[in-house]
Amino acid sequence: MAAVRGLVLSRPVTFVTGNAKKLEEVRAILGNSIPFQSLKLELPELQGEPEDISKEKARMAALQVNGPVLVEDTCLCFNALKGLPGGYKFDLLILLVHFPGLNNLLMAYDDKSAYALCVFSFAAGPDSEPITFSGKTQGKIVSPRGPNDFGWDPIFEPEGYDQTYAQMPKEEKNKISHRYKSLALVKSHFAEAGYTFQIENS
Ligand SMILES: O=c1[nH]c(=O)c2ncn([C@@H]3O[C@H](COP(=O)(O)OP(=O)(O)OP(=O)(O)O)[C@@H](O)[C@H]3O)c2[nH]1
Ligand SMILES: [Mg+2]
Repeated sequence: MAAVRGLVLSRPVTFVTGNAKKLEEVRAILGNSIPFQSLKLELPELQGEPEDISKEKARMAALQVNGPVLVEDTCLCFNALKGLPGGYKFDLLILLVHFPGLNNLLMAYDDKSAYALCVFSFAAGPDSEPITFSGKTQGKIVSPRGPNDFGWDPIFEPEGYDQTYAQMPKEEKNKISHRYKSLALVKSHFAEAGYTFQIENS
């Protein structure tokens, strides 16, 4: 969808998420590049293709906020399982992190490769079609290493690194992550579209 150059957004952008760890990373990655406020909303946990989930989240969020929103949907996709669990967020991921023995499930496959996928969606308002931005980081599934405070970070080792996401310093993860790559596209889009914001003092 072509962006309207210089479009004035009726309200500041709201990043809608119920996940505090995501918010922390988004703040660190965006810095002051896109002014936004955050809102914790528990949106329904949809299943399906990541882009469709992300767009639908944006539609629901824009309706509730009644203004411009950013949302994201993130998943881990195993190549040996043809991209599953992906947007089909089985509890399998949680089990893998908390019960390391279950990693043997993947032992049946030689291919331990996987990718982390983050799909941001921006909707300018409740009547606008959301635009999606996908960022992907390749890696492999390993036995859990590192702190256990963010989802599947302990079992994902990005390509070219010998640490899992969980073991890496945050600044390092935020330079190579699926989230970083997706947000780089969001930033380019905002820069090209020339959106201007009405910034609230809070
Ligand atoms: O190890 C991780 N590293 C990450 O970088 C990452 N980003 C998200 N997740 C986890 O993936 C699941 C689905 O995520 P999700 O996109 O539906 O998010 P969510 O429901 O937690 O929040 P939101 O939908 O309100 O934004 C949730 O269990 C998230 O904790 C991550 N795990
Ligand atoms: Mg969710």
